[in-house]
Amino acid sequence: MSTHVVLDRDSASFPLTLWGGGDDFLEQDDQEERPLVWENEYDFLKEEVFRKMLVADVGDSEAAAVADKLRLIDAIQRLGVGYHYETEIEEALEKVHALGGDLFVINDHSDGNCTTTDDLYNVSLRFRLLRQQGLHVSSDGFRNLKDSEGKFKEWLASDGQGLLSLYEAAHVAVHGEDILDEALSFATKTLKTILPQLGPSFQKQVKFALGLPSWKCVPRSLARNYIDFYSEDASHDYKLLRFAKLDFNMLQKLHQQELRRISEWWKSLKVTTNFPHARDRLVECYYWIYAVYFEPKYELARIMCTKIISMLSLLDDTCDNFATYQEVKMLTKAIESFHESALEELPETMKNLYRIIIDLYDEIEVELAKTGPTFAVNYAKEELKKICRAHLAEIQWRTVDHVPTLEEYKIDAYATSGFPILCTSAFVGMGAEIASREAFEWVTNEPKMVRAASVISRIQNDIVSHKWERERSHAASAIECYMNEHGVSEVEAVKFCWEEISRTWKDIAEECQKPTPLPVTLTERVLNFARSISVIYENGDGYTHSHLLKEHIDSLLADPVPL
Ligand SMILES: CC(C)=CCC/C(C)=C/COP(=O)(O)OP(=O)(O)O
Repeated sequence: MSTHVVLDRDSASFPLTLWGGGDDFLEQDDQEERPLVWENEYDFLKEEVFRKMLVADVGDSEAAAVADKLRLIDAIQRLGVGYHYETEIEEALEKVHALGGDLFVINDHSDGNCTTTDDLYNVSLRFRLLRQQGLHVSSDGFRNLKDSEGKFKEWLASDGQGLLSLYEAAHVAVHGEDILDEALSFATKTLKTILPQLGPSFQKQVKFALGLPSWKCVPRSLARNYIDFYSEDASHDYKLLRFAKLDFNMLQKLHQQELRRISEWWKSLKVTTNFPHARDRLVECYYWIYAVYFEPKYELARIMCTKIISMLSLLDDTCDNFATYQEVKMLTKAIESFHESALEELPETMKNLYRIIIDLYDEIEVELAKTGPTFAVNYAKEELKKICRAHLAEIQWRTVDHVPTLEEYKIDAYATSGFPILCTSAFVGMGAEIASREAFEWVTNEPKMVRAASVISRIQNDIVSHKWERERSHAASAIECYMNEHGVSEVEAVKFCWEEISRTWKDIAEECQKPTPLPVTLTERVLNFARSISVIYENGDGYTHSHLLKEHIDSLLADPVPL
């Protein structure tokens, strides 16, 4: 049986879905009860053990106690259970912040008196946890890592755990922190050099971090991997590990149920018959949105947003690979009206898509009306109009073979990346109490953070897919723009584009510093969209060539963590 769909029009031949449109999840038994024994153990660990440990006072000058608390918070966050203790973690980190940085300094071990290697680890951990929390913290202390000649001190290479902690911290840099840029390249290079000498478990952890640093990784992906690393660490806290595993598996059941509900909707669209030119990627779309919010309280938001992203994927493939300019123009006109009557005037090829769009936004409006105001849906519709206009403009460039400069391209990328509509859509189901009108005004008016996430998305997508897309008629990519503008080779352009991505991540880190433009619950969605790109496009275009993501998605959504 062929694994690709082949079409008549000038279109791509996309690999078929690996999931039977979510059928794999439909087949699973959703009647299974949560075993009572789990529930009792789980509640005990959650309330009696970890909440108490988090709120326990650390005293005001005990460096060891503070370091222990930071390690506990780090483990809780990385294991994916931090969402239970947001307030406690925030308060604990504020207390550590108030103590100032004096408790932690990087001692100079160059005299060979290296009795402890914890300093680098703790200083870097403190820096990262406070910075990730949006609390202001200076990176100046890292200058002590250099000798009088400006070189990183030699003893650092013998401290693998410290180097990994430094590497993770340096990823949360903001603009102007040269010391962190240098520390990052030093730590990356040194970790790669010492990799063969590391024990097997730590080696796996370092390899993972070199591909996906914690700050840039999807929270659930980080949690699933960290559960394995943590269990192999001889000094792990057995109860915390047990709690994290139970929590992961309980959430996984909830996620599977959601996916089954959305799969019913997807099946009703008859994608393979009605959109043979499009990618059939429901499970990958669900993963994308689960990367943005996994917490149980966002169930409705996840369902709505998954439906929107799946529809956008059909729209993208219809505009990029199938429809003529005239057809896209007619569809855009119909969407500008957002009225059922516009259906009649559309060509057959566009009718199915328009029907899905109208029904979907109606469904969302009805759903929102059950619990509150429905203004959010109007913002989401406006963003859909904008992306349709952007698709139309993109087809025009394609026909004239226009190659803009990279800066011009970055401006256009804002609309074509799909991130403005996705970030707006992510707010829709969160409820008016969290996502107010003010929040929608922010997200729909090109804020710096959404702009940065869009640039990261556009450029990383281009780096991994430009060759494949060039084989068919596709608009110029960031790589071609840079090559054309500077007369450089593809290798140089790709290198520059990766550097551009690192620089843009600093915009995101800056926007995450307090006071944030909106409550963190909302800005975190934008951050997570940027993180989703690091995973989906890590080793290629994992969305289009979804076999690249299959194992990863299986480990999160299909296979429970062995207890
Ligand atoms: C971010 C969004 C909207 C996700 C929905 C799915 C999608 C369109 C992915 C990017 O596809 P692509 O690689 O074909 O993108 P492009 O056509 O922009 O190159």
